[in-house]
Amino acid sequence: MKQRSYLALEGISVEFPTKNGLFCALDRIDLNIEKGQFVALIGHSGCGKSTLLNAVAGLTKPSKGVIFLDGEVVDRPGPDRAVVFQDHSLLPWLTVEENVALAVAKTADGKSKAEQKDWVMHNLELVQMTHAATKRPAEISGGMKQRVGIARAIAMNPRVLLMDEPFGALDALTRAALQDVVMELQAKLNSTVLMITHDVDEAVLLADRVVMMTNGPAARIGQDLIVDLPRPRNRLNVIDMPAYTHARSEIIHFLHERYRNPSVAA
Ligand SMILES: Nc1ncnc2c1ncn2[C@@H]1O[C@H](COP(=O)(O)OP(=O)(O)OP(=O)(O)O)[C@@H](O)[C@H]1O
Repeated sequence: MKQRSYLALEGISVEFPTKNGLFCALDRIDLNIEKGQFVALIGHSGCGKSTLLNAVAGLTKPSKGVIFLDGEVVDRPGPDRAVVFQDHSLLPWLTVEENVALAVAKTADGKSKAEQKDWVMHNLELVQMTHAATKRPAEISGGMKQRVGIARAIAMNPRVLLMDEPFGALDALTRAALQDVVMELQAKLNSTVLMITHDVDEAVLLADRVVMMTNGPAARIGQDLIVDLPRPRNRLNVIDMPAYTHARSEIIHFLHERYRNPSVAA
């Protein structure tokens, strides 16, 4: 019998009904991700990255194909797939601690109240946010909100962490700090991650594999690139490594030569 990967997308197509008939966003996508792997998904705007991530999250139902996670069919949202969105989506009336506690309560698994509180604080500590535990989202910066969003996601102990352009709205320095946080977390927790990004350097720095999508409609995987860089990675050390420049150049050629941005006139 075929051994399935930890996260396996088999022949995933997504069609949306529109007033002009069915719109095919994704066409028979096969993608296999191993446990502990960090995969970045890159492609031009509108190619179908979020549609693919939402299918794994169970938020969008594929028209064809099956998704398996740890041998189980994915057909609805669940706490085993935590999502971090670009917009942090914290509840504004709750404090930082309460926002994380809400997610922890949903996945408590018989933990006592005291154990749950310890777990919340432990996860806030992983993203260096314990100092702001009693603040509300409006009282902290965009980067801090994203840290809390990440803490909330990992506190659910998900099988896979899904990130949809998590740092897209942040300035370059805050973004770099958050990338370091994510790298440290992944080293500690050995998380399986699928992350959408538009940033070529971010993809190469963070990912074990960069999956490049063709332009839609009917997008497919155009190239699947292994990033052969040692871990732990430090942006200053990897930037001149041949594996870094090779991966970067492959992605740039893919995006700007093989599959140019369809919305930019030639
Ligand atoms: N509910 C829907 N109904 C109809 N079409 C949709 C729906 N959701 C997405 N689409 C279309 O599917 C295609 C893929 O959209 P998607 O949001 O997945 O792209 P994306 O690569 O994530 O884009 P971006 O990088 O801009 O976020 C687009 O053409 C979009 O207009």
